[in-house]
Amino acid sequence: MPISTGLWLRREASSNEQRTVITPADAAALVADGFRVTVEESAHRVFPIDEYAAAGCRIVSADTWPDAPADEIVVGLKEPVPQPSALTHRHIFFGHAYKGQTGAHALLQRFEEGGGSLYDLECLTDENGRRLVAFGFWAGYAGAAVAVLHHRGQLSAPLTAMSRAELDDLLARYRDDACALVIGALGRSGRGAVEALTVAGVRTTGWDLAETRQFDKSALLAHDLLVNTIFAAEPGRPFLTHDDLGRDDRRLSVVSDVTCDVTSDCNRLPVNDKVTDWVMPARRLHDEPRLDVLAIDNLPSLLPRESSAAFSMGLLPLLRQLPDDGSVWTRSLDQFTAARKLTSER
Ligand SMILES: NC(=O)c1ccc[n+]([C@@H]2O[C@H](COP(=O)([O-])OP(=O)(O)OC[C@H]3O[C@@H](n4cnc5c(N)ncnc54)[C@H](O)[C@@H]3O)[C@@H](O)[C@H]2O)c1
Repeated sequence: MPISTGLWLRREASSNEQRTVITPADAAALVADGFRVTVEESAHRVFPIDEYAAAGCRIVSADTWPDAPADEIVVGLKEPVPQPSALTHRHIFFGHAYKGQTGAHALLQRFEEGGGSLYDLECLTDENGRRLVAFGFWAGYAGAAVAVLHHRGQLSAPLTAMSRAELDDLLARYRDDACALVIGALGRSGRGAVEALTVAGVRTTGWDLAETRQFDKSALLAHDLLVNTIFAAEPGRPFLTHDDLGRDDRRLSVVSDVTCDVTSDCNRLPVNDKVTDWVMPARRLHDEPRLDVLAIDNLPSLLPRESSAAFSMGLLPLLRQLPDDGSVWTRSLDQFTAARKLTSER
């Protein structure tokens, strides 16, 4: 039994972030397994602190993780608050620091300064490199839902976080004869998108690699809604081009780009190069015929309870393998070590 492993679930730095990566139910399972689980108070986490206390977790004040015992593993969703700058512990969170992203160097410097290490959640993969835990399903669900609501003129901005029941209620309130195309339909986000469209009563076609290999642009343009949920590792043929915007045979009027590769070479929707947000979820790309795009890059936050529960459920069996057993956590740590080496050589 891993009695010596301590997990310290910290408060998220952003007050807009209600999600967490360990739910009270999964914390209880870890406690039952013999883990020490410490949880920081948080004014905005979707799960009340009392539920963690009832699960057998030790409750501490927000942002006290810098004082945690040196062998605690500090767990969060995104980068910790900026102070203290030096990160001394082993941390688990999404660092977004290995592909030259904005802020990547600064984050790696924090580890360099403190001698700590990062088990990046994005790098928890099986031996074939397949990601083991991700927020995709609820990203697709929310991305398709906002597209439907926008198409029906029922989307209120600014968007607010809600429960699935509340969102489903909005989706079920109104029916029309719209049809939708989901590209990437076999993936996590794609499956979520198809499910939301089903709840909304929207006729849906699903395309994945087989269908886009024999790409039929006219078929794509004959749908009212397009939900892009592909994972693109390399550039490829665009699904929509600027020439398509002015076509008067285009039925397509709303695009929800869940993939959101808007500034990357891999962007298959080069008609759009900007994300949208909760304040202005949709952006007009063309007037006659109308085409609006939604490209929200934090979709799972719209459904914080469901997305946290799904993520935590996926993470639980991996946390149970801690302390590092030489597989999934080691693979993640190897990527950190390689990235840090590059930083220190610069
Ligand atoms: N906007 C957000 O808030 C948000 C949140 C989570 C994930 N995402 C993004 O959503 C994307 C999908 O994530 P996922 O977890 O669903 O990935 P995934 O790997 O589970 O699924 C991707 C699917 O796309 C398909 N695909 C890849 N290239 C294709 C092509 N050219 N044509 C047709 N299908 C293709 C794959 O076969 C697969 O079925 C990622 O880019 C991810 O970063 C966005």
